[in-house]
Amino acid sequence: MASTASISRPRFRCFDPTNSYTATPDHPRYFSASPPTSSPSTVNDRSSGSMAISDNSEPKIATGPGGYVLEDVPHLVDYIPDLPTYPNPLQDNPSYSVVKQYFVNADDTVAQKIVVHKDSPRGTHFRRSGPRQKVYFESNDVDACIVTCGGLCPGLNTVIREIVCGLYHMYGVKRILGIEGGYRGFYARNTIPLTPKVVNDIHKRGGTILGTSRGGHVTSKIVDSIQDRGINQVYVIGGDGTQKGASVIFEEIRRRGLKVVVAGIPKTIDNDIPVIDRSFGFDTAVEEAQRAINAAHVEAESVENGIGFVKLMGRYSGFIAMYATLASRDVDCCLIPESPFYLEGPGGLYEYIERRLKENGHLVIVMAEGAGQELLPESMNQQDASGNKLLQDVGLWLSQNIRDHFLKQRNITINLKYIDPTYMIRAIPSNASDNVYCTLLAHSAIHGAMAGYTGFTVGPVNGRHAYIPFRRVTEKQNKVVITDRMWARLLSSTNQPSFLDLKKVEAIKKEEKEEETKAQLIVGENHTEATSASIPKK
Ligand SMILES: Nc1ncnc2c1ncn2[C@@H]1O[C@H](COP(=O)(O)OP(=O)(O)O)[C@@H](O)[C@H]1O
Ligand SMILES: O=P(O)(O)OC[C@H]1O[C@](O)(COP(=O)(O)O)[C@@H](O)[C@@H]1O
Ligand SMILES: [Mg+2]
Repeated sequence: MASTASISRPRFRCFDPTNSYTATPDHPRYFSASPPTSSPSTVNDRSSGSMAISDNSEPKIATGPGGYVLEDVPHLVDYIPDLPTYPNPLQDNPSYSVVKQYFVNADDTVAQKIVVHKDSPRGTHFRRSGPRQKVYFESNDVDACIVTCGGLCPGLNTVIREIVCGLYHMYGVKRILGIEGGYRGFYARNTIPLTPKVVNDIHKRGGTILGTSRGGHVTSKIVDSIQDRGINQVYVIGGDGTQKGASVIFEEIRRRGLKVVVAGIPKTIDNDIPVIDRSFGFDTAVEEAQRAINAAHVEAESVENGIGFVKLMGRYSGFIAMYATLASRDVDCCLIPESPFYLEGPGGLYEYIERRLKENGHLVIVMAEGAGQELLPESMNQQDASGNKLLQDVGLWLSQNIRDHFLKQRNITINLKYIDPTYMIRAIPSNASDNVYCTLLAHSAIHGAMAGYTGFTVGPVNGRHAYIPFRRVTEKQNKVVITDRMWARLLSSTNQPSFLDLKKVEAIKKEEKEEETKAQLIVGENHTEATSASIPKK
């Protein structure tokens, strides 16, 4: 591994477009830049007077000394040069002006990996989120809109509330529209004017006051609607599918050269969005799942050979099941999509159930909805309107198979209670911790949008909020790593078999290693070597 000293010093500059004022009193709401040329994506260099035009979806990656990599997010000035800027109104806001250093330091970036070795490269970083000294929108010139897409998740209303109140109270933005019913609402539904009064109490309700949907993403119609309505800030709240949709909208906006920012707020109860620490609503879901697990445990221990079986959400990722299991301590077996299992024979699920019933008289099983899909006799091969694979109810199937196995093959009468609380968990309001988290997400998105950043998702990375390019949150899913310590903790807490032989574990580890190397190579290929020794400014 190369030490810092042995690395030849890369020259480094990543233009900070939010660093100096160029305010002009009157400017058109829309700047129509000429359609992007085919010049390669470059780093802005204001000192030399040249203005970069970034033409395409090339990642904005810059490198610095010691293996430092910044995966930056797009900015309006990447494709609309010479935009005027304004002092951030927050500097006169009584609530915020007393803060010692309210505006984030121009050099701040957030490290993706915080466990490092003394010789390891500094690795990937993202721009730290937060208010900038100058902004690219005048308050009375902002027309914002908010849309919620995909499945429900606790906290959606809180994020909506906090965007509206944040824009209103921090930046004096008064025109905010709610888009009804997800992406298709841009062209097929009415809009709802949102004010702090309208949203005042909504965080106490589950769901989304705007409504949501799957499918219905017609990019050109959405961007036409944005243009026709004079919207210049688009706040998109949704999961991986939604962020992919937001990315396409951003690209079309950039292609048309519009002064419109697109900010994503990641939503998914499954916690399957990569890079960020966790998604909002996840904490609430884990907490609510405790009630179902508790009920399953009470039912199971009250009868002879009682089995409490709880199905939880988690289409591709078993985070809710894993954390709910770890938190509860009443669970004997947790089944997730990432960890294949089998039913019959030595080391199989049936054998384990029988052993636990003999030892303890009862047991509790928690299963993520995406687990064991491969065991089902035939797959549905159907998709929802967004293209997500529709799952069969594996919980129902497995509980029936467990009953049949013990009755018919083992001649043991079991008493199994199947509990499916999935939609009940998803539909509740967010808990206190998620509420605070939602506020931070909303504020980060607002600060980024006002500062002219676009094409980004917000979220905490190792505890510090950052602006993350869409690409990074849509390229893969966050999954439970079954060779990590957390899954080992779970196995040790439930005492369940791992269902894996050593060969399989080695194969999984190899796959993970290859993926990591591939990711490093991609960063290597795309990086822009910059041109001075300064750290990027905000
Ligand atoms: N690859 C994609 N490109 C454009 N839009 C997409 C894409 N994938 C999903 N969408 C849109 O995003 C919205 C939400 O996606 P969905 O997968 O249902 O939920 P989530 O965002 O929670 O993952 C839908 O309107 C869907 O049409
Ligand atoms: O809302 P639907 O269409 O019934 O879909 C249910 C799915 O939505 C989820 O709750 C969340 O998925 P998204 O985050 O992709 O919306 C999954 O856990 C679940 O499989
Ligand atoms: Mg999704």
